[in-house]
Amino acid sequence: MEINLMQKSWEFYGVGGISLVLGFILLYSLHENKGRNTKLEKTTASGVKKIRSENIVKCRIDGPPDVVIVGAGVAGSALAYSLAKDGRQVQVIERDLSQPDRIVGELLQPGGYLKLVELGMEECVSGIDSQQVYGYVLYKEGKYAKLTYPLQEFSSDISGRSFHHGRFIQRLRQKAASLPNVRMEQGTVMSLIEEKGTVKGVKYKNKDGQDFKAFAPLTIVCDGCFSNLRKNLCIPQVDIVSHFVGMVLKLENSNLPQPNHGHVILANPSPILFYPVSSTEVRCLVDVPGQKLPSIYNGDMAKYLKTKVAPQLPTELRGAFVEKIETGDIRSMPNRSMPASPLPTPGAILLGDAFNMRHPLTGGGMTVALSDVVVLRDLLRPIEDFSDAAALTKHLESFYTLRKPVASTINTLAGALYKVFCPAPDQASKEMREACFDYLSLGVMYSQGPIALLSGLNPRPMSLVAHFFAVALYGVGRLLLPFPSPKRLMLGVRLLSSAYGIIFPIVKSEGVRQMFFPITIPAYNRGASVVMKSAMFDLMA
Ligand SMILES: Cc1cc2nc3c(=O)[nH]c(=O)nc-3n(C[C@H](O)[C@H](O)[C@H](O)COP(=O)(O)OP(=O)(O)OC[C@H]3O[C@@H](n4cnc5c(N)ncnc54)[C@H](O)[C@@H]3O)c2cc1C
Repeated sequence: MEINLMQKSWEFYGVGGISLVLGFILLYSLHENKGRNTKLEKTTASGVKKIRSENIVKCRIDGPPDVVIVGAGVAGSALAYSLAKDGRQVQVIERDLSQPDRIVGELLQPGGYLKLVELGMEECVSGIDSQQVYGYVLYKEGKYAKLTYPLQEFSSDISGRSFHHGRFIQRLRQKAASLPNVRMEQGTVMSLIEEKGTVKGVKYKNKDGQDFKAFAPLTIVCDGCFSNLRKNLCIPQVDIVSHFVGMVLKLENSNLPQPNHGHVILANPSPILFYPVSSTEVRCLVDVPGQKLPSIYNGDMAKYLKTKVAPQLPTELRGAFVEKIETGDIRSMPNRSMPASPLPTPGAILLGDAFNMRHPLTGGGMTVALSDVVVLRDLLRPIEDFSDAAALTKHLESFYTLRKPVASTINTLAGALYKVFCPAPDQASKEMREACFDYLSLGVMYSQGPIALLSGLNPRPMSLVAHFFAVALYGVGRLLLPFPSPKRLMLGVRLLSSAYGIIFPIVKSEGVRQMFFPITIPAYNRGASVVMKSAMFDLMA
């Protein structure tokens, strides 16, 4: 009994002590984060100013396009609007202009919403019964931890937003098509037109199956996760990590255990997500690891969901979940990841999921896509015409490093968190998951730091790595206190090595130099000054 009490007090003070030391390290991060937030707020203000200023658009509404965009999803529509707003003549070719009905892209992180504001497109989340999201709640074996986005310094409209994907896409498309210099048409792009290694445009079939060609000095390919065109423009290394099995529950946002929050259940073998997609509906996504799914058609999936998944859900959600399984309205999507590995090609560039993908557990894909649109718009802004393809390719080299803070932070976090939440059967991996949940449950900077990274509000890879190893050290501390035994010491070493094994391959695929030492890359420095000038332009507009 006495030993038990001693152990408890050691656990409390010892682990608390370690946390305190880590806290000091992280305080630095938090301090910088604060500065970043303020900066973003200014960006927001400038974004709003920009759309109100009518006179910055000097557009040409006839003649050949400056840009052909393939795909009018998140990236393609946002890019079409922003380039046209800067006066370019834009032709968009989209395979299907009717409202998409998909289980993807339904929660936009606050960082993504800020990018939407920066592009002057924030009204696209209005009029679609979208719901404001203020953070996440993590559940594990009956306990829960609330992680609130650090939005204190922003105005009240800045938050995450969740919605029906199709409704949001239609709003983005309408916004782009509202500009007279955007020509949006339905057609399926079959291939790129290349002459002597330079892309000149695309071949496409219109909706009646007739063949057409579209030419422009710049072709931007945004044809999404199943891209057929990316093979010419990058080295695709697509990995299907798991599948999401999705259904929409008839459950009011206000009836969620924590209204206006995403819910992540740390179930076995992998996590389950819930978040509102309208005032009366909640999206549920069940992660099923591996390449193969139980069959939806022969009833194996329903059996799996009822017997393996439902018992692990909070009681408030279980009834609606089981009811939905009975209806058979269940869909699935592969969860792909693909590091950005461009093959810079004169006359063309890739964007969005066609270019780079990460596990959707953290809902970061749209934030990365919109952030990339902002970087590309800023880089293209000072270029009068795009006809010198070689010079343009050289100019756009910096895009691949300038996008890194946001993209690599979100990508790395998504990959690492998925591995931590979906542990291997060994004890060290299980300890890491426990440590992660308990670390996030500590609150204040221990939860605010990671949630700021996830939300896209603090895109700093160094802070991500600091938090990741802080979690691992916290896990080791718990193992060693109050009395380290050789067995526990060994487990601690395995935990550290497993943490390293999780994060290092992801960081390597993102590019260590681009992530942590961008300043050593000459193209980055050239591009950074262009982006800076663009921001000044926004501020003065
Ligand atoms: C299961 C799942 C859930 C997700 N949930 C979230 C989330 O909650 N939050 C988040 O931020 N991200 C999420 N994502 C990721 C997000 O959906 C993507 O990052 C985002 O949609 C990428 O936008 P995009 O414009 O590149 O592609 P898309 O939005 O997919 O757009 C591609 C467009 O190209 C068109 N197209 C394709 N081929 C052709 C062709 N040959 N010719 C003409 N047009 C063509 C398509 O019709 C489509 O309109 C999720 C992903 C998955 C798989």
